[in-house]
Amino acid sequence: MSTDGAGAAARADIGVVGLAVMGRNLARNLARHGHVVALHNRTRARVGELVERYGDEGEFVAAEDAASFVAALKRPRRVVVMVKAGTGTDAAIEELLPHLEEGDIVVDGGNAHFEDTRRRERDLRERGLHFVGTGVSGGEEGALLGPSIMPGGSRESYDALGPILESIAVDVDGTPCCTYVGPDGAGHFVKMVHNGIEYADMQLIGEAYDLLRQGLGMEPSDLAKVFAEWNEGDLESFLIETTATVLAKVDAATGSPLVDVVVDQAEQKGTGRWTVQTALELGVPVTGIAEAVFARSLSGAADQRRAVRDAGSLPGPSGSLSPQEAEGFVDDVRSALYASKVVAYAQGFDMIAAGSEHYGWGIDKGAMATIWRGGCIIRARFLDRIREAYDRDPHLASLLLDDYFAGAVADAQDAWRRVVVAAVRLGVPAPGFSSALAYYDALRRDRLPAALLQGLRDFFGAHTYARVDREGIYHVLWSEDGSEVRQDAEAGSHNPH
Ligand SMILES: NC(=O)C1=CN([C@@H]2O[C@H](COP(=O)(O)OP(=O)(O)OC[C@H]3O[C@@H](n4cnc5c(N)ncnc54)[C@H](OP(=O)(O)O)[C@@H]3O)[C@@H](O)[C@H]2O)C=CC1
Ligand SMILES: O=C(CO)[C@H](O)[C@H](O)COP(=O)(O)O
Repeated sequence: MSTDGAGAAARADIGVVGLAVMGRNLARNLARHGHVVALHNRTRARVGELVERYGDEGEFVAAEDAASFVAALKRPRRVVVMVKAGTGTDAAIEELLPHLEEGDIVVDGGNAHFEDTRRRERDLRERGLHFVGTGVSGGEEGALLGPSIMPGGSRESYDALGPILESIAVDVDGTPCCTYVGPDGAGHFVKMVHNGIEYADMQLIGEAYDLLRQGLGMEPSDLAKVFAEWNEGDLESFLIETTATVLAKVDAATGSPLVDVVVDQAEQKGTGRWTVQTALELGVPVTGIAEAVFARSLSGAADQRRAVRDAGSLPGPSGSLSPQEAEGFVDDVRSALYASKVVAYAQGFDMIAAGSEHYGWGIDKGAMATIWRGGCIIRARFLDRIREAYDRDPHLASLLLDDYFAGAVADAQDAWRRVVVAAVRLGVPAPGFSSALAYYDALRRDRLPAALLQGLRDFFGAHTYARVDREGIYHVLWSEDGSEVRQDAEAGSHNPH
């Protein structure tokens, strides 16, 4: 059912601005859950189309313009903006502002950069409005049937908004995949890291596929069966299930596997890159996400790749798997995928911890694992394990230290090493598998070659170093007599060495 917004009483529970795939389906999801939904879109035809096609799914108020849209909403007004992130979001908010009043709540469900969200939250707070930067994951289908929702902003706004959002989020074991994340940019930060993990996960899946295809000569239809089988075990997840579906797909026009007719250049809208840029600022090694972003960039460097292929001057190895290696290779690759995935998630959760600490957000990592169990692209059986790990110890220094994950990686490590060696011998690029293993090995080492780097830095730039055996900051007089001098505030109380 629908009514025209012009002159209508303020009876809508919530409004949605932006009715492309995501906004339209969120609006329908809200209406299907009994909320009266006001509708607005820059191009008005989208409002009419929605009401015409889906008007019988619930109660919609089709607004003529921003003024009648806002007037149709109950106080405090709750408006979900679901438009093209960036300038689209700013334009949509600007249009609404003259009509909103103190206490009203603007929700941005787009993939905004969390620094933009911090700015918008500050600006709207100064006007007496609440701004809720909200991660929404699950794509078109999730928006309709139940996404994972990651709202930031003030606690007060969550009290007014949370019940509605929780009603449309997917439910896993009686718990909605929606919870308050933290102030200002916290929700969009967590969504950004979610997308970064999504990149890492997909890269690892791509490497597993490539290794099995190149190493064993398996066809996509056989590989689809392998992924479907893996989806019955610890790797069970939306992305593994989807991999089986995509690999099984045959192109109607050519009769070839679809994966063989798709151009091998991965695109990216920006959230993975933002994750890596932010990780660099925070000093968190998210190597799996970084490798995934760079692997997409390399795939997209079409001219360069063509030039190298045409030149034919970069030789590869001639090795192949021995019959003995080939025999256990599928299982080895599964183990390597699982261990590398543990590392990628551990790094992602480290990044959430670092962002939370830096911005003072107080994000509950176990709660994030809980709301990622359903609805979102990285939903997986595995996330139950992560939630359990943080239940056991909310301050876990690394997921890799949890007994379950430590055991899982220890069980996988021999296979993991065999797969990385095989990738090198076969000449199959596996930056995700090998960087995850390098991270694991670096993390467990007593001493790292960073000590040598410090020595080099001190030599060429007098950058100083700390010692393992006593307090203080030191420098060697390399170009003088080679003696060591203490350089910190306490230097006066000690003799130079
Ligand atoms: N697609 C997906 O799977 C996912 C998308 N998201 C995020 O959700 C948001 C919506 O995504 P999606 O539905 O794909 O749509 P798009 O990102 O393609 O955005 C289209 C919508 O934005 C509106 N819009 C664009 N520019 C402006 C402007 N200057 N002023 C007002 N409105 C504007 C369009 O209005 P008009 O009709 O007039 O052109 C239309 O409603 C994005 O921020 C996206 O990043 C989040 C999770 C998953
Ligand atoms: O937000 C999402 C899911 O939660 C989208 O899947 C994501 O935007 C896809 O990103 P990209 O186009 O960069 O692969």
